[in-house]
Amino acid sequence: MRFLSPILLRSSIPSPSLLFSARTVSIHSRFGCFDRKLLSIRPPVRSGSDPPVDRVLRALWLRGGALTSSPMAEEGSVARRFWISSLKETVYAAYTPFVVCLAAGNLEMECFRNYIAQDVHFLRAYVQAYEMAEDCADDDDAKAGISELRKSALEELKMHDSIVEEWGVDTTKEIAPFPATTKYIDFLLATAAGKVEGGKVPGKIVTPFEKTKIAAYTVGAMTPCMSLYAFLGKELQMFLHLNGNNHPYKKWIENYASKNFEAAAEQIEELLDKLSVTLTGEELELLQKLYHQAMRLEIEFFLAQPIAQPAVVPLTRLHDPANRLVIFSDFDLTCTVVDSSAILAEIAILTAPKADLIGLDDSNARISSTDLRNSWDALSGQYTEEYEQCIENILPSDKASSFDYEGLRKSLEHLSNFEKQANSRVVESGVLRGMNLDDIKRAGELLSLQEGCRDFFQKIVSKQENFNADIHVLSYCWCADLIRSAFASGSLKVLNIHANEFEYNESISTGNIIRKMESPLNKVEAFKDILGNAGNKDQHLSVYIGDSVGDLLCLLEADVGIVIGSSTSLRKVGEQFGVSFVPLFSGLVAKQKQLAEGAQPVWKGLSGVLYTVSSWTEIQAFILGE
Ligand SMILES: Cc1ncc(CO)c(N)n1
Repeated sequence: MRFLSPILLRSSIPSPSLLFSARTVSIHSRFGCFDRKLLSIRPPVRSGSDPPVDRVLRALWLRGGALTSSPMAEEGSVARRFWISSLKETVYAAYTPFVVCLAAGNLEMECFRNYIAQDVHFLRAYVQAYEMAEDCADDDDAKAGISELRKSALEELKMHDSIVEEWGVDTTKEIAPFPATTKYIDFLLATAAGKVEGGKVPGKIVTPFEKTKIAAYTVGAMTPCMSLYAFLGKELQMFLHLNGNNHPYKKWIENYASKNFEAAAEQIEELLDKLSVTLTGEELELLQKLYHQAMRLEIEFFLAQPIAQPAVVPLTRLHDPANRLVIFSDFDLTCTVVDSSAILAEIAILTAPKADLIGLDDSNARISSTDLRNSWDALSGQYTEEYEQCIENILPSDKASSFDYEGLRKSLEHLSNFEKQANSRVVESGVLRGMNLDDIKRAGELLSLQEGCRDFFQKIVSKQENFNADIHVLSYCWCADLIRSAFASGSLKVLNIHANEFEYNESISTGNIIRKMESPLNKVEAFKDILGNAGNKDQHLSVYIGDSVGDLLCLLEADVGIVIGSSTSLRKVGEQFGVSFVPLFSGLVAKQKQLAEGAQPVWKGLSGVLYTVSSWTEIQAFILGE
C-alpha cells in the first residue's frame, strides 16, 4: 500500500484541498527558497517623524500581515469569501475522530448507524428549510433552484435509506436526535422562519422584499454544510483503496465525492451569491455570521458522534497525562513569517549613525548605515550561496534505499561547521554592534507570527496541567531576547527558549553572540538533553515542529515530527536519506487503521516518517482537536 507518500490532490470545489496540497502561497518562495537567509527588507521610504526603528517595525508588521491574512478573503463571490473565511473550521471538521475513523474505514458500525440516524433528522430539517426558503424567494429562477436543491436533499435521504437497509437497521425505529443535531435544526428552522438574531426583519413578515432576505439567510445557514460535505467527500475519496477497495463506507464517501453532489454544492453556492446581491453591507455581515454559525454547528455535530473506540485524534486523547507531553518548535519561519536575522539587520541599519546623510565622516568605531547595509548584503549573499552549495555537497549521489539516520547525522556535521563559520563572520563584521535592547524587545512584541501559532501555544499553556505539557523553542536566532519578547504577550512567558544571546554593554549590543544554538547538531543535543531531564525516556511523548534542514535531526528523533512550510532543501536532503514525507491527515488515517489492527506504540521516534502540514491550524486540530 502506498498511501504513505505525499499526495497532491487538487479539488476543484469549493476550494483547493487544504489537507493535501502544498500551501497556496509559499512564504518561502517570496524570498527565494532558502531555509535561512540574511535578507534585506527595505521599509518604504517615508518622511515623517517616526523614529526609524518604529518605521521598520511597522513595515515588518505590515508585511507579516499581508502574508498571513489570505489575499483571497477580500475578493470573489460571497459564497467563496465565506468559505475561505471558514477554512479553519473545515480543518477542524476533517480532524475529528469521527471523520478520521470513517476515512480509515474502521469507524465502529454502530457509530456509523447512529450517525446516519442523526443525519436523517438533519436532512428532514433541510428539506423543510428549502420549502420555507422557496416560499420566501420572489424570483422564479431562485424558486426553481431551491426546488431542485430540495429534491437532491430528498435523494440524499433515499441514499441513507439504502445504506441503512444494507446494514440491516430497522428503519421504523425512531432514534431521538442528539442535542447537537437539535441545535442545528433549531437554528436552521428559526432562521427560515425569519427569527434571526440581530436581523432587521420583524416578527411578522410583510413585504416580499423582506421575505427574500429570509431566503438568503436560510440558504446562508445551509450552504456551508453542503460545501463542507463536498470538500470532505473529495478528501476522503483517496482512502477508498484502503481495505483492498472494500472500504465499508465506500458508498457514503462516493456519494459526497460524486459529480452530482459537487454540482448540488455549486448550485447552492451560486444561489447564495444570487440571493445576497440585494443585501446591504450590514445584512451581508449578518449573513456571514449565520454561515459561520452553521459551520460551527456542523463541527459540533461531528464531535457529538459518540466514539468509543481508541482514536489517534486528537493526540491528547490517547496521551496518558501521567506522562509528559513535550512540544518542541523551531522559531524562524516555523513561527514567524520573516527570518529573525533580517529583523535584527534592519534594526541595526536603522539605528546606525547616518554618517553619510549628515555629512560626517565619523571615524569612531560605529559604522554608517550605508556601510552597514552593504556589509549585510554581502554577508547575506555569501550565506545564501554557500548554504546552497553546502546542501548540494552533502547530498549523497545515490538515494538511500532505507532510512539512514546515521548517514544523515554525519552529513549534517558539514552543515554545522558551515553555520558556525557563518556566525563567526557575522560577529567579526561588527554588524550586530550598537543595537539597543529596548528596540529589539519592541520588534519582538510587534513581530507577527504565522496565523494560528500564538493561539496554539496559548491553548497548550492554558491546558498545560491537564496534559502535563511543556513547550520548548529551539532556535538558531542570534538573540533570544527577540524570541522572548515575541512570546511575552499573554501567558506565553512560560515558554522555554533555547537560543543564542546577544552580549550587551549597558543594554547596547557589543556585536558578539553568546553562542548556544548554532547548528543542526546543537539542536538535536539540546532536544535530547531536555528529554533526558524529563526522566525515563519512555515516559514522555515528544512532538517537534520545524521547517528546515536545521530541524531535520530533531524532527526525526521526535515521536511525532511535523514539517511546516515548503523548504525544498529539507525535502531534498530528507528524501536522499530515505525519509518519507506524509501529509499529516493521510498519516493519521493510516495510523488509525494500524491502531485498530493493534499496532503499538502509535507514535515512536526514528521511524523515518515526517508529517507535513500547511498551517498551524492543522497542528492545533491534530494535537488539541480545535
Ligand atoms: C450533517 C450534514 N451536513 C451536511 C450534509 C449534506 O447534505 C449532510 N447530509 N449532513
